[in-house]
Formats: sequence, C-alpha cells, structure tokens
Amino acid sequence: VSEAAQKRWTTSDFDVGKPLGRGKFGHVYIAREIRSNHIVALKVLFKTQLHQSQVEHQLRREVEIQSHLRHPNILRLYGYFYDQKRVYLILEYAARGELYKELQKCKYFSERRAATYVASLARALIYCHGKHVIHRDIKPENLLIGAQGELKIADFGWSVHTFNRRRTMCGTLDYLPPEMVKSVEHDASVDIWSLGILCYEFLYGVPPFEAREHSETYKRIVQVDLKFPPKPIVSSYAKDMISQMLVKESTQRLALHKLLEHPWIVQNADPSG
Ligand SMILES: Nc1ncnc2c1ncn2[C@@H]1O[C@H](COP(=O)(O)OP(=O)(O)OP(=O)(O)O)[C@@H](O)[C@H]1O
Ligand SMILES: O=C(O)c1cc(-c2cccc(F)c2)nc2ccccc12
Ligand SMILES: [Mg+2]
Repeated sequence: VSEAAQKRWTTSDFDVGKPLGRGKFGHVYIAREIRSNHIVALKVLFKTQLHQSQVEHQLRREVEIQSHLRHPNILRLYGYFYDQKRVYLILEYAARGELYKELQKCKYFSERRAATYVASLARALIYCHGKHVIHRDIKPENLLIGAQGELKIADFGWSVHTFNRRRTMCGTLDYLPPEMVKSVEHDASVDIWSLGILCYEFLYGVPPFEAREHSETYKRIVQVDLKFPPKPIVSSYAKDMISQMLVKESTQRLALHKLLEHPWIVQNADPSG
C-alpha cells in the first residue's frame, strides 16, 4: 500500500490553513503536508462528540472503506491519525467546494452539465457496487467539486453490506427510496433511486417528492408521485431516464450500466466527466 496509508501521521506533518467548512463533529481545514508539499483537506473530529453520538464504530468502518476506494469521482482518504482529543482524516482537497452551493447559485443545471455529473456518479457507483459497497446517501450535500470541475462523492456514509441499517431521520427524507422509507431490506438499487432523485434536482432545482411535512414527502415517495413541471423545459429523454430510475420495485430500476447507454446520457454527457 502507498506510504501515505501506513505512515504514522501527526499534526506536525502539516501546515494547517484556513477552515474550509464546519461539519457536525468539527472543522475541515485546508492544509499542506510539509514533506510532499501536497495540499489536502484535514477533517478534525472531536472524540467527545463522536462518543456522545455513538458513531465511533461507524467512523472506523467508513474510514476503512473509504481508504480502499480509488476512483476519479470518489474523494480520496489518504490516511488518518488521532491524538488525545481529536481524530484527523487526511482527505483529497476538492478545490471548487460544494456542489450544493453551485446548484443553489445556478438554481438548476443545463442538461449537458446534469448529464455529465450523473454519468460520472453512475461510473463511481458501478465501481463501488463492484466492491459490494453501497452508498445510501447520494445527495447534493455529499458531493464536492474538484479543480477541473469534476464531481467527487465525499460522504463517509458508505455501508459495506447490503443490510438494513435504520436511518436516523435527522437528514432529509427526500432522497430515500420506498424500501428505505419503509426500512425494509435494501440493496445497491437504492443508489439508482437516489441518483434519479439527484438528476431531477439537477434539472428542476428541487427534489421530486418535496413537501412541507415529512408525512407528505413519505406518502409521495411510497406512491412514486412523480410529476414534471412545465418549467424549466426539460427534454423527454431526461424525463424518460428519470422515470426508469424512480421505480418502486427496486429490481425494475434502470441498471447503472444501462443508464450509461441511455440516449439522454449519450447525447448530453461530456465523456471526460
Ligand atoms: N475534501 C474537501 N475539500 C474541500 N472542502 C471540504 C472537503 N471536505 C469538507 N469540506 C468542506 O467542509 C464542510 C464540512 O465537511 P463535511 O460535510 O465532510 O463535514 P460533516 O458534515 O461533519 O461530514 P458528513 O457530511 O459526512 O456528516 C463541507 O460542507 C465542505 O464545505
Ligand atoms: O482514542 C481512540 O482510540 C479513538 C480512535 C478513533 C478512530 C480510530 C481509527 C480510525 C478512526 F476513524 C477513528 N476514534 C475515536 C472516537 C472517539 C473516541 C476515541 C477514538
Ligand atoms: Mg456535511
């Protein structure tokens, strides 16, 4: 394994810069690894908060998974270390920040931009599913943008088995497929559903089943109450692909390798990703 993965790191290996953002358990800083001059993102998590939220084991497993994934559209985890009070994750630096902010700024994306993002996410998910890793948490907040504008799946919420993990409802329901909302067994096809939700939000600026109340969103998801507004104008190929992904029966959802052959992707996605 590369030197980075097995080295014993300490804070003195880094020249820590400005904060890039704050997450639930601490801050993320830009940092330079002194010997290599390599710019990274250093995610600092407080042990007390991790302990209080009982997520230590989840963090360890996600770090274990993340450090073994190598794909251009998956944010790299180079290593980790910890001291008395904190756990530090050494992450690939995503120079253009959060996709979420980009989407808020543009309101919605062009079909070419949306298709390019969806195709790169589909390739990243095919890679993960090939390693029996399902994501479960595809949403704009968990996507970052690299220096060349390429998408990076940044979230550590990977699960390695297709087992049914009860989902704390603190996050948005919008992205949950029917089988998760009803918290029954789920498999890799949950990621196809979430990618369909994401594609819709890229094109319309809002997720398809959004409603004021959780109970309302829940109903719309289980009924797959999918409607396409008249504005903004979206091609029928895009609507066709989304309709093939947001299917209640998980085994009937458009397979990811089929998605890459869909005319909407073929005609709109930039092959470089
Ligand atoms: N690798 C990175 N490169 C650039 N900016 C980053 C990176 N990682 C995190 N950030 C910034 O820091 C913010 C907080 O990071 P992050 O979302 O990972 O924390 P978190 O919310 O605690 O983690 P999680 O979303 O897994 O619960 C992000 O919203 C983003 O703005
Ligand atoms: O004091 C520890 O041994 C410790 C280690 C780790 C840890 C170890 C490897 C990888 C990882 F992501 C986290 N997380 C913690 C969270 C809360 C309290 C203590 C710890
Ligand atoms: Mg976050």
